[in-house]
Amino acid sequence: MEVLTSILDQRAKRKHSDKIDRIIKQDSKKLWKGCKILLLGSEKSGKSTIVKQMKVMYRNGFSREELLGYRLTIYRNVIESAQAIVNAMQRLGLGPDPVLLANRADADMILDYRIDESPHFTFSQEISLAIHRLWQDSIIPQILAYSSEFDLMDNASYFLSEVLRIGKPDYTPTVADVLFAQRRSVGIVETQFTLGQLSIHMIDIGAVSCDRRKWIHYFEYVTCIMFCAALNEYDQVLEGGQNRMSESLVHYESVANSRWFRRMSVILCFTKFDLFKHKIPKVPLEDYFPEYTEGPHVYKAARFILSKFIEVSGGMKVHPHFIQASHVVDILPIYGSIKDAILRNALHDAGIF
Ligand SMILES: Nc1nc2c(ncn2[C@@H]2O[C@H](COP(=O)(O)OP(=O)(O)OP(=O)(O)O)[C@@H](O)[C@H]2O)c(=O)[nH]1
Ligand SMILES: [Mg+2]
Repeated sequence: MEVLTSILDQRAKRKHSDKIDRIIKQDSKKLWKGCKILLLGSEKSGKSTIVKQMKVMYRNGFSREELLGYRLTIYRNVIESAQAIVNAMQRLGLGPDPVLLANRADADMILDYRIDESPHFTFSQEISLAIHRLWQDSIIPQILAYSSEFDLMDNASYFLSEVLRIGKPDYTPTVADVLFAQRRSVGIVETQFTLGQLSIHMIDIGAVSCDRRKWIHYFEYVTCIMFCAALNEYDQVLEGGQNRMSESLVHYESVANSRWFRRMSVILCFTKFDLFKHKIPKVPLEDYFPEYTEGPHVYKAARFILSKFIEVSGGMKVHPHFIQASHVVDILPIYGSIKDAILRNALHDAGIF
């Protein structure tokens, strides 16, 4: 009798334990299922580029129609970059090469060129050749040395070097062209994708960020913030004359100390690391942040900038990443940060943290 009771007892215990295991499994599935990430950061800091990368890596990339949808943006990027260079040449009184009269005619053609907004618009052969010749002018390296003093888009060199390919009548943008393209986001863009076991819902607040009422409800049930800051903007100024990086720090501080994000995790993406690496040896960081005293060392300079952000992070748990957002890279470290953020939230909800 005793033996039978013990067997029944053991069965009941196993049943109970199996039930607990099932509940834990279901709960952990729920825990890993949904993750909402809010993308914040200043203008042109790379938010949309990160979304594009996720699309390339986890959502079957871009269809031919979607690639063609970037053609007008890329034409605009090319012509605006060429016009910015010609304007800078004239303002700085530097060229184009006076011996090459053809370059003067090219400069005039570039300044007068207008893009027709029709979806069938393509560059004329004359304009792509004119831009190509301008880009070969011996004065260009001197002009680029002043690029922080005029409004030249970050990836102008990429597009100007590729102008003959872009100028072909049957041009279809490549994925690299799309990642380098600059188009200001308007409105809120939501992207969903699956990363490992996680279903991720990424929300790019874009250029509406000044009107909080429109996006404040997105804070509900947010798992973590992804804040983008462009590393190479330490020597750039906004229209009002403020240093772009100092403004980015002010923006970050207001996010980090907002009651909405208290105790939340932030994935701090320092973008444009590729451009920063080239800039640091040429443009001293100490000219803009005199507290920095360690010279032209890329990693020391990057760590200094990180420390400025950490100083104003309030109670947030910060996961920093230095990346080139425009290059399809292995984003596993960011994936690790997202998982950590989910775990922290779960521990916090359980009252453990
Ligand atoms: N070289 C380089 N270019 C980058 C990087 N990250 C972003 N860019 C470029 O910077 C420009 C602006 O990037 P976006 O992703 O559009 O910036 P955003 O934050 O969405 O800008 P808004 O929509 O205006 O708020 C684009 O031309 C990108 O290709 C990077 O890490 N390296
Ligand atoms: Mg954007």
